[in-house]
Amino acid sequence: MSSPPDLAATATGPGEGVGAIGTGPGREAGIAAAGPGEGVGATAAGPGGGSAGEAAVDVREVEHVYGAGGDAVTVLGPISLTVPRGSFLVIVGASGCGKSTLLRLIAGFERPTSGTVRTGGAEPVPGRGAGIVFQQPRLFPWRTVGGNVELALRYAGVPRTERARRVPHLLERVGLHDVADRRIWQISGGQQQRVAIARAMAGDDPLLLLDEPFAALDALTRERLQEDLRRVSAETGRTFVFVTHSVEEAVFLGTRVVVLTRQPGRIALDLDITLPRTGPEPDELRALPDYAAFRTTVGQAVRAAAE
Ligand SMILES: Nc1ncnc2c1ncn2[C@@H]1O[C@H](COP(=O)(O)OP(=O)(O)OP(=O)(O)O)[C@@H](O)[C@H]1O
Repeated sequence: MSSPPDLAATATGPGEGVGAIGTGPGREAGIAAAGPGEGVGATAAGPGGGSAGEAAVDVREVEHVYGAGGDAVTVLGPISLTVPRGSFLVIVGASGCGKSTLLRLIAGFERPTSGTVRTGGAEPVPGRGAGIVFQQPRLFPWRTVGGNVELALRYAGVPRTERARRVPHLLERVGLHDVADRRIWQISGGQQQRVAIARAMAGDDPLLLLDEPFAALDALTRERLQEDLRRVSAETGRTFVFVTHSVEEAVFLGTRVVVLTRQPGRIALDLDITLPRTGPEPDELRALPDYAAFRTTVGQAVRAAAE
């Protein structure tokens, strides 16, 4: 049985960070976990992944300032956070608290004003070692669904014959095998986001960074993608860092939830979500008393942190 949420919670002061998918009967095909040697589900470190002993992500005493001189605003930190491999970390907080900034620092798109960020033991390099999914899927509209996934494999250095083998597998896993030949503009928003997830998982990147990937989707599609992503993450062993506004989404997906305070974003709550990763069906999971308790704990922290 999982620990009661009040025992699992670790509130931290400023700068004190602590340290699939098969589908069931009658459901639409979802995101599926990778089989061996299929390029998805790698646990070994890829480029930028570092040695096996290194944390997937290590954020040390990071502060980030936008602007200069009189216009300088500290939007984040000080913040410290160590993310072990295989974790599913969800970062939650009010709009503008610095969630996306933290994710961009981890992706290497920005350098921290002070402090250090390491992924797999090394300074992050954009486009290397981490797959990234944004709120709006960034796809090539003139290419087909399959063509988009194939291109991600090509960027990852996968040879042509191997790409041809892997694309159908990847599409099958995200439930898109029947629309492989359609152009991006011929599929729905939810399907486009599935393509983006397939692209992010196409390489062997040990780290996946997702910035509110389901925010623009309708409630039903969002729930379905959450369920699929949860199963994938439980089976791949990769590390996920996921940004959201949604308390429900955070508790459902995360093995750990970090709540950030209002600007500058600091850690208000760092909570291990000790719910089972496999076993219960999504509805059974949501009905667990601990699930409701975690949701209450995180919800209260988000509201308090936003004040
Ligand atoms: N490139 C930039 N230059 C200046 N200010 C920026 C820049 N990017 C973000 N900011 C500011 O930094 C703060 C944090 O932004 P960030 O996007 O990280 O927050 P967030 O928590 O992800 O917000 P939301 O939930 O609304 O997406 C905000 O006040 C934002 O206006």
